[in-house]
Amino acid sequence: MERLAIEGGKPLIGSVRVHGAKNAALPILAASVMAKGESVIHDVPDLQDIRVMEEILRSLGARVFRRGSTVTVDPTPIHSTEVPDELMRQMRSSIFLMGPLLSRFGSVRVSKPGGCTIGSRPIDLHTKGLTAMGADIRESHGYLFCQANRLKGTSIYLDIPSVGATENILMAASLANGTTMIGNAAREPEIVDLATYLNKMGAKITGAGEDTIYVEGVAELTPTEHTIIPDRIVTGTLLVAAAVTNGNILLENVNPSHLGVVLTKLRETGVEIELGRDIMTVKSSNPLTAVDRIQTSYYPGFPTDLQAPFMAMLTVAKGTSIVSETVFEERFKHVSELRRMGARIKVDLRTAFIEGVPELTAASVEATDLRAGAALVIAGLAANGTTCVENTHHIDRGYERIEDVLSSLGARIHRIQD
Ligand SMILES: CC(=O)N[C@H]1[C@@H](OP(=O)(O)OP(=O)(O)OC[C@H]2O[C@@H](n3ccc(=O)[nH]c3=O)[C@H](O)[C@@H]2O)O[C@H](CO)[C@@H](O)[C@@H]1O
Ligand SMILES: C=C(OP(=O)(O)O)C(=O)O
Repeated sequence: MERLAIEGGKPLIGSVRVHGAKNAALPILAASVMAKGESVIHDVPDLQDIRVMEEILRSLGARVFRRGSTVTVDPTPIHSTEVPDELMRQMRSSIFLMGPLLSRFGSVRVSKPGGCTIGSRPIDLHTKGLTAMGADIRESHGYLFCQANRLKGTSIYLDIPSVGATENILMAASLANGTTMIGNAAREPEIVDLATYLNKMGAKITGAGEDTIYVEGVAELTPTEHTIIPDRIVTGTLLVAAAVTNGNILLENVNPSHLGVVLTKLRETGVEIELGRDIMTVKSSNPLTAVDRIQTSYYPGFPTDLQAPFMAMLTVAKGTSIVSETVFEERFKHVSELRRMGARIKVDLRTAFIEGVPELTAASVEATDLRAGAALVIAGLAANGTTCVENTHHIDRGYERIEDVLSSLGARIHRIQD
């Protein structure tokens, strides 16, 4: 087991480059199986989830190499379309293999994906979409067996604009016979990045980033080269970390247009933010002010993945902030841990009322999921004393060497291995 020890109270100062987006790299790596030959993908973060995806691809027979942040995938030798159960269980994104393998090879066996325990997270929209395209999907002994001669384009309306379902259908539809229309599609920047990658491979996708996407199926895709977009959630986490420590940092490799509402809410706390084309600075020199209301939603709404980090910051903002979580049913697990550090938070169903305190006090706390872990690191940076965040493996799923990044900005943080 590993934990992070954080001595709070040091302002973050300096500059740092934000790594590529986990949530774009994962579906893109899965999509690479759809074209024979070498695909070269740049700025792939070295994260636990990415290592699991690489392992899945190797287990199927693909050749996968990493040099620095560039990953090369050659799926030509793939000999299996059965994703090993122990790898399926390690992360939610293992489900991204379903659409690509089914459309390219005509069959796939997956099991229920694992991942952060932040809600029930069914996959009914993924399976409904593929079934509508002609897939035969049967469940037996915990496995989903999917088969299709060639998927057929059709009109699919998603009850919820699910990111993962949109991506799975997008990938599957790229090699289907005919045109697929995805209505009420997710509009996240990671969807656009996946569509850009697929189009570079020869897919015919229009409308990605809007709520209706059209995919004209093609017979074959060809390998390509692509650079992953910057991670907007890591960007937001670092902005909040700088704000809560009265810091002054410059972030490189960012896309300000992906962070609209996040920047608006951050400015409401009183911090100064300046934006360039692919850089931004954040400076905070006064006590933070509470925000009226944050309500998580689908993009371009406030991202649920930044709800916990923002809440950590608001625990020391003057006044009472209100934060509602509408996307996942169980995404307040950080609240009890923040309370151990002196935070005053009341929860009523899916809304939290955060009454700012002048100071947090260090404690031993447990990361229950990825972003809850990030929130506790942020609280630790602000707290008086040395905070220990247990279960670091959750944080490593989404933040590349978080202790090195924060140390380079002046934080006193180190990893302890038992
Ligand atoms: C790898 C990746 O990109 N992960 C992101 C993705 O997760 P993920 O793709 O799993 O999230 P979804 O957008 O699918 O989930 C949104 C909501 O839809 C529900 N749902 C989803 C699918 C389905 O078949 N049935 C169903 O009911 C979920 O339980 C949830 O309540 O989007 C989430 C919402 O922005 C982010 O928090 C995750 O970081
Ligand atoms: C919930 C997240 O990821 P995943 O969907 O991979 O569990 C996340 O990135 O915050």
